[in-house]
Amino acid sequence: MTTYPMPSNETERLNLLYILNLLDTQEEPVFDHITRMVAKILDVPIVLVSLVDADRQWFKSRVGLAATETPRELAFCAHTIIDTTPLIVTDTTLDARFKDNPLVTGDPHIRFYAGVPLRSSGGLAIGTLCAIDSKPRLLSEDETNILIDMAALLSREVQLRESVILIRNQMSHSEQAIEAVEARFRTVFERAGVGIALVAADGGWIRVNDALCQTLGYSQEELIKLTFVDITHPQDLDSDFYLLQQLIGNEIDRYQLEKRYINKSGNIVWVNLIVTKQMSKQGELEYFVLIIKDIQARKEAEASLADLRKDLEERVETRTQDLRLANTMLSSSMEQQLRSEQELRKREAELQMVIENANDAYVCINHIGLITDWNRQAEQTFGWSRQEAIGRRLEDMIIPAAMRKAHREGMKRYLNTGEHPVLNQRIELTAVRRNGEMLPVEVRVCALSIDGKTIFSAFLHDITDRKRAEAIRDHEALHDALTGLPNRRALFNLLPQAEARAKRSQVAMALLFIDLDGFKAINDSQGHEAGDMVLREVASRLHKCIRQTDTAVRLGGDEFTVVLENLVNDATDANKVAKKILAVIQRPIRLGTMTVNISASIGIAVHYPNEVNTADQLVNRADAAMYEAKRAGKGRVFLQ
Ligand SMILES: Nc1nc2c(ncn2[C@@H]2O[C@H](COP(=O)(O)OP(=O)(O)OP(=O)(O)O)[C@@H](O)[C@H]2O)c(=O)[nH]1
Repeated sequence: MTTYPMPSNETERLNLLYILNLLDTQEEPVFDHITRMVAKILDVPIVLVSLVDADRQWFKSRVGLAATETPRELAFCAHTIIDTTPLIVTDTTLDARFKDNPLVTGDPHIRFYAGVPLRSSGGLAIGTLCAIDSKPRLLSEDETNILIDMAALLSREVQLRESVILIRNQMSHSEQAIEAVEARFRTVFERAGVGIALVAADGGWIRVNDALCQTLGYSQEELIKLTFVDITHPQDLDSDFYLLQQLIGNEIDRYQLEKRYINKSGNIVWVNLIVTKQMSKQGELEYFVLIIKDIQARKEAEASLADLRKDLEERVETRTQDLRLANTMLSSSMEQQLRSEQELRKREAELQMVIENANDAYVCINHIGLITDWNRQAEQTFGWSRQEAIGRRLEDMIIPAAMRKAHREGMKRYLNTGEHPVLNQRIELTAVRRNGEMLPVEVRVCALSIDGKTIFSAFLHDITDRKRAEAIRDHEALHDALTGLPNRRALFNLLPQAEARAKRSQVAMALLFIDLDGFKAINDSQGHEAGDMVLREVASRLHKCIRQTDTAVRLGGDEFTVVLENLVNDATDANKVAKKILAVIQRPIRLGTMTVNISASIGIAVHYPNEVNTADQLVNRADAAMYEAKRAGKGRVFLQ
């Protein structure tokens, strides 16, 4: 099989061939005219315009050949389109490429071939103009040039068609682009969510979209018949016209305003209007482009918002007045509070001053017993400075060790039950100073609940002096100032107790009634002072000669009693003691440089365990016995 060379630009070449749309088309005079002329001028039987397709060569014009196409592998022209110069084969039988070609060996018995490529404006060889003869021949230079010129004419025809096709394609592209733009515009125009309208210079609607119709309630046909003036709210016309004039006068490129249209139902529709203008190439106004956005909902929302705001403002105003009133009241109450606080602070200061300068120690403790306040007097009373005391446990500071447990339990009980017997009372307790010295204190304790926490505040008064005075008073009340012996009152206190002891022990007791003999004479002769000394000496001797369980008492004047207890031998013992006392009294008494003698009359009243004697009865009985001793001559003992 004969092969043929493949052009390097085959794909491009074939594309162009197909675009030219020459294959399998009718005969055309422009091609046939050339082939006929070439046949005549070169005097060859066959002239062809061959178009080299992918697998064939097809003859657009042919002279002297019946076939319309041949396979490409048989085509001489398949070789011609490779070269830039014409292919001239003088004798095919001598050319190795073609001598076995069936078109050489068989019909039409090609012996001579001369072909020139037909080229596009871009230089692509789509086919050839070729002259063929069945006998070998030489082609002169003139003949070759004629063939080249004719091929050039055909090439120009091809290039012309190529240009036409190119232009047509471009036009087609432009039209498609325009259509696409138009389609896009239509889509935007028709499907836009906002109203779009083209308005003529005279105000009439040229074109309106559905969105605008929907906003205004008109159909397109109805709206087109109106002008924008017809549907604009009268109050908004002036501003619209004013801006429109500026736009027309090229003072502005576009304008925007919020205005009202009247819709088909006669209702107001608020819109946001943007107006631009479309100018012709000659600079004349063609039409206006309106973008109309329905803002009715927004306006209604704004209106209701404004109503809401107004309502809110009214409420705020009312509330403000209320608040102002409340504020005035608050201010006055704050002033009152301030005054109260100032008063309170003043009171606090006063209180602090009073506490600080109080004669009593002031001590405050919290719910866990730690000291929180400690005044100056507390410092003096207990010996701990305020700085040392604050924050320490009260029990470690002033409570004697023996009482600490009771103190803790008392606090605990109060915190659990709210009760404590010592609270809000004046009680006397023993406290301890820093130096360990005990002291009696009168305490007043209060419990307060502050912010849910209990505090205990206490005033403690050092009652050492008072206690001492009381002790003296008590002592004086029951003792004779001159002799220091218990007095009549003490005797009357003592006797029932002694009787009770006697009863309990079932051992008798006795009361000795002692009246000095001759005392008045000492008093009178030596003076009252000397009498006092005698009385003191007698008291001393009485005290010394009785047992600890016995009691010597001065009743008054020169009268004494002695209470004798535990008299195992009853009257015998009493008598014995009485005599002993008498003997002791009768001993000489030294008074400075001199000595005096004195005696006594003693009456005894024995009280037996099961007897019932009042103190008076017992004293009277002893007195009576003493009287008997006096009567019997003094200086003796009489047992009743
Ligand atoms: N010095 C002194 N004399 C007192 C005191 N109290 C009483 N007298 C006096 O004691 C005397 C008691 O009087 P009498 O009991 O009659 O004196 P008396 O000489 O002992 O007489 P008889 O009892 O009858 O023996 C009176 O003179 C009182 O004035 C006192 O406290 N001191």
